[in-house]
Amino acid sequence: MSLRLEDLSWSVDGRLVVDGVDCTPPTGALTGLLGPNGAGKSTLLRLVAGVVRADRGGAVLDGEDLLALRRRERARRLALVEQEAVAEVPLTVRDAVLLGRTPHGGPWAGTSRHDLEVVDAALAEAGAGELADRVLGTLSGGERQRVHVARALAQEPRLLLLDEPTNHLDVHAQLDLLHLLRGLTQRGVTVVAALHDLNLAASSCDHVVLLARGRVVAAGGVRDVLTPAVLEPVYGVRCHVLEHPVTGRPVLTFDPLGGPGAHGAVAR
Ligand SMILES: Nc1ncnc2c1ncn2[C@@H]1O[C@H](COP(=O)(O)OP(=O)(O)OP(=O)(O)O)[C@@H](O)[C@H]1O
Repeated sequence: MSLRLEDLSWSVDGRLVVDGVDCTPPTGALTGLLGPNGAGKSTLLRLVAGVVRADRGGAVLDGEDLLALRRRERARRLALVEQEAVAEVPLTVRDAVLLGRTPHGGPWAGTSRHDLEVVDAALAEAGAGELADRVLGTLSGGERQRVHVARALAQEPRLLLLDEPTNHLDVHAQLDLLHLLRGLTQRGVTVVAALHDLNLAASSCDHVVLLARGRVVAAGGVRDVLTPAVLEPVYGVRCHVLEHPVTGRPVLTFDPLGGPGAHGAVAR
Protein backbone atom coordinates (compact mmCIF):
# COMPACT_ATOMS: atom_id res chain seq x y z
CA MET A 1 0.00 0.00 0.00
CA SER A 2 1.39 3.38 -0.92
CA LEU A 3 0.94 6.71 -2.63
CA ARG A 4 1.34 6.48 -6.37
CA LEU A 5 1.22 9.44 -8.72
CA GLU A 6 0.56 8.29 -12.25
CA ASP A 7 1.08 10.48 -15.28
CA LEU A 8 -0.25 13.55 -13.46
CA SER A 9 -0.45 16.46 -15.88
CA TRP A 10 -1.83 19.96 -15.91
CA SER A 11 -1.42 22.80 -18.37
CA VAL A 12 -2.47 26.43 -18.45
CA ASP A 13 -2.51 28.77 -21.44
CA GLY A 14 -1.16 25.95 -23.59
CA ARG A 15 1.87 25.41 -21.33
CA LEU A 16 2.45 22.15 -19.50
CA VAL A 17 3.12 23.07 -15.87
CA VAL A 18 3.04 19.49 -14.59
CA ASP A 19 4.07 17.10 -17.29
CA GLY A 20 3.36 13.41 -16.82
CA VAL A 21 4.58 13.04 -13.24
CA ASP A 22 5.01 9.46 -12.10
CA CYS A 23 6.43 8.80 -8.65
CA THR A 24 5.80 6.74 -5.52
CA PRO A 25 6.58 8.63 -2.30
CA PRO A 26 7.03 5.79 0.23
CA THR A 27 4.32 5.14 2.81
CA GLY A 28 5.05 6.32 6.33
CA ALA A 29 8.05 8.32 5.15
CA LEU A 30 8.98 11.95 4.68
CA THR A 31 9.40 12.83 1.01
CA GLY A 32 10.92 16.14 -0.02
CA LEU A 33 9.54 17.61 -3.22
CA LEU A 34 12.38 19.69 -4.62
CA GLY A 35 13.05 21.82 -7.67
CA PRO A 36 13.81 25.38 -8.77
CA ASN A 37 11.30 28.21 -8.69
CA GLY A 38 8.50 27.53 -11.12
CA ALA A 39 9.30 23.81 -11.40
CA GLY A 40 5.69 22.90 -10.60
CA LYS A 41 5.98 21.79 -6.96
CA SER A 42 2.99 23.76 -5.63
CA THR A 43 0.88 22.81 -8.61
CA LEU A 44 1.71 19.14 -8.17
CA LEU A 45 0.67 19.26 -4.50
CA ARG A 46 -2.55 21.05 -5.45
CA LEU A 47 -3.27 18.41 -8.10
CA VAL A 48 -2.80 15.58 -5.61
CA ALA A 49 -5.02 17.40 -3.09
CA GLY A 50 -7.69 17.88 -5.76
CA VAL A 51 -7.60 21.69 -5.39
CA VAL A 52 -6.69 21.88 -9.06
CA ARG A 53 -8.27 19.32 -11.39
CA ALA A 54 -5.67 17.30 -13.29
CA ASP A 55 -5.95 17.19 -17.07
CA ARG A 56 -4.68 13.63 -17.00
CA GLY A 57 -3.41 11.00 -14.59
CA GLY A 58 -4.18 9.92 -11.06
CA ALA A 59 -3.08 9.89 -7.45
CA VAL A 60 -3.65 6.56 -5.77
CA LEU A 61 -3.44 6.18 -1.98
CA ASP A 62 -3.69 2.69 -0.54
CA GLY A 63 -5.35 1.51 -3.74
CA GLU A 64 -7.95 4.33 -3.85
CA ASP A 65 -7.93 6.95 -6.58
CA LEU A 66 -7.88 10.16 -4.53
CA LEU A 67 -9.01 12.28 -7.45
CA ALA A 68 -12.15 10.21 -7.96
CA LEU A 69 -13.29 10.74 -4.34
CA ARG A 70 -15.76 13.39 -3.23
CA ARG A 71 -14.10 16.37 -1.59
CA ARG A 72 -15.17 15.44 1.90
CA GLU A 73 -13.98 11.85 1.51
CA ARG A 74 -10.64 13.09 0.16
CA ALA A 75 -10.31 15.45 3.14
CA ARG A 76 -10.60 12.47 5.49
CA ARG A 77 -7.55 10.96 3.87
CA LEU A 78 -5.30 13.89 3.08
CA ALA A 79 -4.54 17.39 4.29
CA LEU A 80 -2.76 20.16 2.42
CA VAL A 81 -0.89 23.00 4.10
CA GLU A 82 -0.56 25.65 1.43
CA GLN A 83 2.10 28.30 1.12
CA GLU A 84 1.20 31.69 2.57
CA ALA A 85 -2.31 30.58 3.45
CA VAL A 86 -4.03 33.72 4.71
CA ALA A 87 -6.97 34.06 7.03
CA GLU A 88 -9.78 36.07 5.50
CA VAL A 89 -12.24 35.66 8.34
CA PRO A 90 -11.67 36.78 11.94
CA LEU A 91 -11.37 33.30 13.44
CA THR A 92 -9.65 32.43 16.65
CA VAL A 93 -6.82 29.96 16.33
CA ARG A 94 -8.83 27.22 18.07
CA ASP A 95 -11.77 27.71 15.68
CA ALA A 96 -9.43 27.69 12.69
CA VAL A 97 -7.96 24.38 13.81
CA LEU A 98 -11.45 23.05 14.56
CA LEU A 99 -12.19 23.48 10.84
CA GLY A 100 -9.83 20.56 10.34
CA ARG A 101 -12.46 18.34 11.99
CA THR A 102 -15.18 19.25 9.45
CA PRO A 103 -14.65 16.22 7.19
CA HIS A 104 -15.06 13.89 10.18
CA GLY A 105 -18.47 15.09 11.35
CA GLY A 106 -21.87 14.14 9.97
CA PRO A 107 -23.94 16.83 8.20
CA TRP A 108 -25.69 17.86 11.43
CA ALA A 109 -22.92 17.00 13.82
CA GLY A 110 -21.81 19.68 16.25
CA THR A 111 -18.44 19.79 17.89
CA SER A 112 -17.87 16.70 20.00
CA ARG A 113 -15.67 16.33 23.05
CA HIS A 114 -13.43 14.13 20.90
CA ASP A 115 -13.10 16.94 18.30
CA LEU A 116 -11.97 19.36 21.03
CA GLU A 117 -9.46 16.85 22.35
CA VAL A 118 -8.04 16.29 18.87
CA VAL A 119 -7.81 20.07 18.32
CA ASP A 120 -6.01 20.64 21.63
CA ALA A 121 -3.59 17.80 20.87
CA ALA A 122 -2.95 19.17 17.35
CA LEU A 123 -2.31 22.68 18.71
CA ALA A 124 0.11 21.34 21.29
CA GLU A 125 1.89 19.12 18.80
CA ALA A 126 2.35 21.98 16.35
CA GLY A 127 3.70 24.23 19.12
CA ALA A 128 0.68 26.51 18.87
CA GLY A 129 -1.05 25.70 22.17
CA GLU A 130 -0.39 29.14 23.63
CA LEU A 131 -1.95 30.79 20.59
CA ALA A 132 -5.30 29.02 20.91
CA ASP A 133 -7.35 32.09 21.91
CA ARG A 134 -5.62 34.58 19.61
CA VAL A 135 -7.27 35.89 16.44
CA LEU A 136 -5.62 34.22 13.46
CA GLY A 137 -5.14 37.44 11.51
CA THR A 138 -3.02 38.97 14.28
CA LEU A 139 -0.35 36.27 14.25
CA SER A 140 3.14 36.52 12.83
CA GLY A 141 3.99 34.51 9.72
CA GLY A 142 5.72 31.77 11.72
CA GLU A 143 2.89 31.56 14.26
CA ARG A 144 0.32 31.33 11.48
CA GLN A 145 2.31 28.57 9.82
CA ARG A 146 2.13 26.51 13.02
CA VAL A 147 -1.62 27.00 13.16
CA HIS A 148 -2.02 25.79 9.58
CA VAL A 149 0.01 22.71 10.47
CA ALA A 150 -2.20 22.19 13.54
CA ARG A 151 -5.34 22.44 11.38
CA ALA A 152 -3.90 19.78 9.07
CA LEU A 153 -3.08 17.54 12.05
CA ALA A 154 -6.64 17.93 13.35
CA GLN A 155 -7.79 16.44 10.07
CA GLU A 156 -5.96 13.24 11.10
CA PRO A 157 -4.87 12.55 7.53
CA ARG A 158 -3.07 9.49 6.23
CA LEU A 159 -1.36 11.72 3.69
CA LEU A 160 -0.04 15.15 4.65
CA LEU A 161 1.04 17.52 1.89
CA LEU A 162 2.88 20.71 2.80
CA ASP A 163 4.01 23.51 0.52
CA GLU A 164 7.16 25.18 1.82
CA PRO A 165 6.21 24.57 5.45
CA THR A 166 9.45 26.02 6.80
CA ASN A 167 8.80 29.44 5.24
CA HIS A 168 8.69 32.08 7.97
CA LEU A 169 10.10 29.68 10.56
CA ASP A 170 13.29 30.42 12.45
CA VAL A 171 15.92 27.71 12.56
CA HIS A 172 14.68 26.28 15.86
CA ALA A 173 11.09 26.21 14.62
CA GLN A 174 12.21 24.60 11.35
CA LEU A 175 13.88 21.78 13.24
CA ASP A 176 10.82 21.42 15.50
CA LEU A 177 8.58 21.13 12.46
CA LEU A 178 10.81 18.55 10.78
CA HIS A 179 10.87 16.61 14.05
CA LEU A 180 7.06 16.75 14.16
CA LEU A 181 6.79 15.54 10.56
CA ARG A 182 9.18 12.69 11.26
CA GLY A 183 7.09 11.75 14.31
CA LEU A 184 4.01 11.58 12.07
CA THR A 185 5.78 9.25 9.66
CA GLN A 186 6.54 6.93 12.56
CA ARG A 187 2.78 6.74 13.15
CA GLY A 188 2.35 5.67 9.52
CA VAL A 189 1.43 9.04 7.97
CA THR A 190 2.89 9.63 4.51
CA VAL A 191 4.29 13.15 4.35
CA VAL A 192 5.25 15.03 1.18
CA ALA A 193 6.72 18.50 1.65
CA ALA A 194 7.85 20.94 -1.02
CA LEU A 195 11.15 22.33 0.23
CA HIS A 196 13.63 24.84 -1.15
CA ASP A 197 16.30 24.21 1.44
CA LEU A 198 18.23 21.27 0.01
CA ASN A 199 20.21 20.88 3.24
CA LEU A 200 17.00 20.55 5.22
CA ALA A 201 15.92 17.88 2.75
CA ALA A 202 19.32 16.18 3.03
CA SER A 203 19.17 16.12 6.81
CA SER A 204 15.51 15.16 7.25
CA CYS A 205 13.96 13.40 4.27
CA ASP A 206 13.76 9.67 3.67
CA HIS A 207 13.09 10.16 0.00
CA VAL A 208 13.27 13.07 -2.44
CA VAL A 209 11.62 13.84 -5.77
CA LEU A 210 13.33 16.47 -7.88
CA LEU A 211 11.17 18.36 -10.37
CA ALA A 212 12.28 20.63 -13.18
CA ARG A 213 9.95 22.18 -15.75
CA GLY A 214 7.09 20.05 -14.49
CA ARG A 215 8.89 16.73 -14.89
CA VAL A 216 10.53 14.34 -12.47
CA VAL A 217 14.27 14.60 -13.06
CA ALA A 218 15.28 12.23 -10.26
CA ALA A 219 13.68 10.40 -7.35
CA GLY A 220 15.12 8.23 -4.62
CA GLY A 221 17.18 8.42 -1.45
CA VAL A 222 18.96 11.66 -0.54
CA ARG A 223 22.39 10.17 -1.30
CA ASP A 224 21.28 9.15 -4.79
CA VAL A 225 19.53 12.38 -5.77
CA LEU A 226 21.37 15.14 -3.90
CA THR A 227 24.57 14.82 -5.92
CA PRO A 228 26.46 17.37 -8.03
CA ALA A 229 25.71 15.41 -11.21
CA VAL A 230 21.96 15.68 -10.61
CA LEU A 231 21.70 19.13 -8.98
CA GLU A 232 24.14 21.23 -11.00
CA PRO A 233 22.29 21.12 -14.35
CA VAL A 234 18.91 21.61 -12.65
CA TYR A 235 19.85 24.61 -10.49
CA GLY A 236 22.70 26.03 -12.62
CA VAL A 237 25.13 26.17 -9.70
CA ARG A 238 28.30 24.39 -8.62
CA CYS A 239 27.63 21.96 -5.82
CA HIS A 240 29.86 20.10 -3.38
CA VAL A 241 28.73 17.33 -1.09
CA LEU A 242 30.31 16.95 2.34
CA GLU A 243 29.42 14.57 5.13
CA HIS A 244 27.79 15.69 8.35
CA PRO A 245 30.32 14.97 11.13
CA VAL A 246 27.67 13.52 13.46
CA THR A 247 24.88 12.08 11.32
CA GLY A 248 26.92 11.10 8.26
CA ARG A 249 24.17 12.59 6.07
CA PRO A 250 25.06 14.74 3.04
CA VAL A 251 25.71 18.46 3.58
CA LEU A 252 25.64 20.56 0.42
CA THR A 253 27.48 23.73 -0.42
CA PHE A 254 26.78 25.85 -3.47
CA ASP A 255 28.80 28.29 -5.56
CA PRO A 256 28.11 30.20 -8.74
CA LEU A 257 29.04 28.32 -11.90
CA GLY A 258 32.28 30.30 -12.17
CA GLY A 259 33.36 28.93 -8.78
CA PRO A 260 33.66 30.51 -5.31
CA GLY A 261 33.83 34.28 -5.46
CA ALA A 262 32.52 34.49 -9.03
CA HIS A 263 30.10 37.41 -9.41
CA GLY A 264 27.13 38.08 -11.60
CA ALA A 265 23.91 36.30 -12.31
CA VAL A 266 23.83 32.53 -12.20
CA ALA A 267 23.17 31.11 -15.66
CA ARG A 268 20.16 28.83 -16.01
N1 LIG B 1 -3.07 29.46 -12.46
C1 LIG B 1 -1.95 29.66 -13.16
N2 LIG B 1 -1.94 30.41 -14.26
C2 LIG B 1 -0.82 30.61 -15.00
N3 LIG B 1 0.38 30.07 -14.65
C3 LIG B 1 0.44 29.30 -13.56
C4 LIG B 1 -0.71 29.05 -12.75
N4 LIG B 1 -0.34 28.25 -11.73
C5 LIG B 1 0.97 28.02 -11.87
N5 LIG B 1 1.44 28.65 -12.98
C6 LIG B 1 2.83 28.63 -13.47
O1 LIG B 1 3.26 27.29 -13.41
C7 LIG B 1 4.64 27.25 -13.05
C8 LIG B 1 4.81 26.36 -11.84
O2 LIG B 1 4.27 27.03 -10.71
P1 LIG B 1 4.37 26.43 -9.26
O3 LIG B 1 3.85 27.45 -8.32
O4 LIG B 1 3.75 25.09 -9.25
O5 LIG B 1 5.95 26.26 -9.12
P2 LIG B 1 6.83 25.98 -7.82
O6 LIG B 1 7.78 24.91 -8.18
O7 LIG B 1 5.96 25.74 -6.65
O8 LIG B 1 7.58 27.37 -7.69
P3 LIG B 1 8.19 28.16 -6.43
O9 LIG B 1 9.35 27.34 -5.96
O10 LIG B 1 8.63 29.44 -7.06
O11 LIG B 1 7.10 28.32 -5.41
C9 LIG B 1 5.08 28.68 -12.83
O12 LIG B 1 5.72 29.14 -13.99
C10 LIG B 1 3.77 29.41 -12.59
O13 LIG B 1 3.86 30.75 -13.00
